[in-house]
Amino acid sequence: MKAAVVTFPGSNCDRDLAVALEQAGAQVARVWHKDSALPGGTDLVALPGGFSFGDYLRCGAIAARSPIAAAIREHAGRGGLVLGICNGFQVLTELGLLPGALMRNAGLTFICRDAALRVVSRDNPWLAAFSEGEAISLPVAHHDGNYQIDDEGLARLHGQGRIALAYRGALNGSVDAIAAVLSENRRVLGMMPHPERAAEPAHGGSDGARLFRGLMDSLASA
Ligand SMILES: NC(=O)CC[C@H](N)C(=O)O
Repeated sequence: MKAAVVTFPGSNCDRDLAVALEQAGAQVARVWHKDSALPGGTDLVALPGGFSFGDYLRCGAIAARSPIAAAIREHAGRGGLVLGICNGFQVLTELGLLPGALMRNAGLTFICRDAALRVVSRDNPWLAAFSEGEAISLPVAHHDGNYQIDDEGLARLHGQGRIALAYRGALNGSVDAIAAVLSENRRVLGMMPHPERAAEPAHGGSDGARLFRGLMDSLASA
């Protein structure tokens, strides 16, 4: 499995994401936001967390106008896999690859802690290793993680089984406690929690490693 981790000025989780993907068995290439093409044969585009362009305008808004954006859209348009974590999720909404928006946390503070989560949908390549309704834990670290979408969009997400993860209990004000959403074809996943920060024993949690390994397994059996 060939993964391309895209780095923007201000990304700070790109190395951790590359390492977690490699540990799960992926072959990882690093892509700079000014590149105009993805490496040939890329299966997965991974957008890391961080503070791209200093979070100016809106988190992810400037990154979504990078030269690499067209190649990411094309990859998604061909049914390619795209994963956006935290700032990467924000970039995906700004690219229009996922609906809704990440607003300032309801409490107006930066939240940095382990978050209790529930696997809402496992009918996708990302969470097939988990059981439906399973309680898991992953770290969060964000000030703009408050997921909002209009009523019609929310009904569509529910109806199409596109809510991947929800917080167990209120965390940041997200509507219906949504923590991660899928595209209609389930090939694009945006998630606020950080699986790459729960990817080896020293991290104090292994649910992130399960996500990356499960992704590799579902691709191998596809
Ligand atoms: N860890 C992150 O990716 C943070 C995302 C974004 N800068 C925020 O604080 O909301």
